[in-house]
Amino acid sequence: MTDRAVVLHVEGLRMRYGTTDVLRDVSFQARQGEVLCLLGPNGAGKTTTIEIMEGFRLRSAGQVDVLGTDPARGDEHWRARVGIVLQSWRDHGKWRVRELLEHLGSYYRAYSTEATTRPWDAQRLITAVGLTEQADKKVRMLSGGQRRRLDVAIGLVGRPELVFLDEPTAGLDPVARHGFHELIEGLAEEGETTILLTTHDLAEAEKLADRILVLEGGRIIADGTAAELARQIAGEDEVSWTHCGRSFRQSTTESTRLVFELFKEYGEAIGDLEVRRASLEDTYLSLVRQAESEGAAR
Ligand SMILES: Nc1ncnc2c1ncn2[C@@H]1O[C@H](COP(=O)(O)OP(=O)(O)OP(=O)(O)O)[C@@H](O)[C@H]1O
Repeated sequence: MTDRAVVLHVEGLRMRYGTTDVLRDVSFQARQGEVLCLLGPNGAGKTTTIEIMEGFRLRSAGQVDVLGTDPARGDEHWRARVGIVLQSWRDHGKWRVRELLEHLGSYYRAYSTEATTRPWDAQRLITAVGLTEQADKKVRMLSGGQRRRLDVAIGLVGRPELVFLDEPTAGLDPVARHGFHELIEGLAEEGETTILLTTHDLAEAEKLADRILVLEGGRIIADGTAAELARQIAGEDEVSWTHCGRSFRQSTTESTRLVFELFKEYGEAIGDLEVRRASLEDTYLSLVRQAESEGAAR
């Protein structure tokens, strides 16, 4: 992944509303094809960060580069390469699902390139987001979760190189959530689309993200894979196994090596092997609490 182009570069980003600093010093990068999850408590500044990258809000200071362009100066060609799924629903109640996607998609035709034919085929997208049965229904007849699926389809219809999704699965039932995860995993597998999403669902972040960013107190307090974050906090994994009817348990920072050594020495005589890492929830709670107590002490 490190040989891929950097498509998102944020350095020293600051945002002040009136006299309140919401983002104090936010810096991170994303490479082409990466799935990044932005986590953080309510009010941490996730939506603000995303909206600045989308070009919807003007930052107070710092450097932001999205697909080689400063979003504050992004033109229509740049916008056609960026997909956006907002938190709030913009109403198109009288339109039918397929009609709306075809209509919105038609705007992107002019932005096709040799490498990328735009837009996505509306039917393919409808199937991918699981709205086949609702394709000819008016948008106002959809349930909240079905509208959310439509939001996602609208964000993807222009076949963007980079997609921003703000809490895409909020309000989705488990089946729809699973469908959305499959959609994101499918896009990620193709390796062309970079995805940045915010969520409060830690299991979702763990499942989807190549990298997790945690925002707290206006700063990125953690940046890495779920396993890297867990090591940063917990340090050690717990490995347990049985051998000759006896149970063993050992804490280690090198669980892969320990398991390898066990099998080398005892082979198939090892049973009930389990490696337990700190869950992302354990890690997240410790990171946020630690940052909050440091913030209170400043
Ligand atoms: N237009 C605005 N004017 C003043 N303050 C604002 C404005 N928009 C957001 N804020 C404040 O900025 C802070 C960050 O808000 P933001 O919506 O970015 O947080 P968030 O991390 O997305 O939160 P949530 O998880 O609740 O969606 C909050 O304290 C919010 O009240």
